Amino acid sequence: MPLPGSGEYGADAADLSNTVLSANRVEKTYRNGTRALDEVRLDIKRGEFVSLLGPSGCGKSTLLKMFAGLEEPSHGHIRWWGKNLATVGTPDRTLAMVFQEATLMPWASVVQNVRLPLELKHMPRTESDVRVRDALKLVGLDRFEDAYPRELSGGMQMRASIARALATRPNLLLMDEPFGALDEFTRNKLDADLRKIWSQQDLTVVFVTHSIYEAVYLSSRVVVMAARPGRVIADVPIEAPGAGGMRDDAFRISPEFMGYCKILSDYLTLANQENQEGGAHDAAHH
Ligand SMILES: Nc1ncnc2c1ncn2[C@@H]1O[C@H](COP(=O)(O)OP(=O)(O)OP(=O)(O)O)[C@@H](O)[C@H]1O
Repeated sequence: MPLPGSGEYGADAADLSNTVLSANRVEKTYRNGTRALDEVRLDIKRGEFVSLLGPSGCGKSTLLKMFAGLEEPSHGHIRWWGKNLATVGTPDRTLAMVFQEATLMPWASVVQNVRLPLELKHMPRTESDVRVRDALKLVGLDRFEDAYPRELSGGMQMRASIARALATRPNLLLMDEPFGALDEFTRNKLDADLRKIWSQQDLTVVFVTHSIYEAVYLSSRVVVMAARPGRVIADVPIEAPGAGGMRDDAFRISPEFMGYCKILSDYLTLANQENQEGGAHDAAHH
């Protein structure tokens, strides 16, 4: 019997108006010949929280960079709100990216760091002040406006990095393993806060992670990828708890949570097996 989520996924022509991101048969081969992605089809709808989960090297970051417009597909195409990225730069359709490193300017205070993208857009100071204050409040850093990055813990630096992204009021937030370097307790706390922020805003999130637990806790859907070449092998909606249900600490130890972890763990085992077989296959060719 197929695992849940192993059926059809990809373009759903009837629902394009609601599609924030769509990857249609996207391939990526880097200049050194590495085939990072093969025929990826993926649609992401408005308001979804989608995690990309998969073994190292399966192309999660490559796909996210293409979603951010930082890399071009070698074949196929990506659409943002049904269009090319160059034509969607309207104020109500914006995207922001958060990386694994907080990438804060060390010589600037928290408030100056968070204000930077707005200054680059030449936003009037009265408006940027409101946005910066709102963003810092959302991430719980409103009492640390004047602190410098070196005075903040790793978790707080990441909060500042998220605030910098949120200050642009993005519709689409792309996050590349933002909490991977944090201890588990801090990571769980940031996951909970991120989920709350997402649930309160009109925000679509694509989140790269290695962690099954993090993916299940955060997501409305988890896309599992395999390597050599990178591709989507499963697309699993996380429907528990039911509509409006809270994902609190109790959810983390619930039978539903464990059930989803088991499904994703089985897919990852499959992805890793294919990875090893692919490796053996590659080796046989050398
Ligand atoms: N700029 C590049 N030039 C050549 N090869 C690259 C480049 N960036 C990534 N790759 C290769 O493409 C493949 C996919 O890499 P990518 O970083 O997207 O995977 P990932 O799933 O995000 O991995 P990880 O979980 O380890 O971050 C890997 O084999 C990687 O070595």
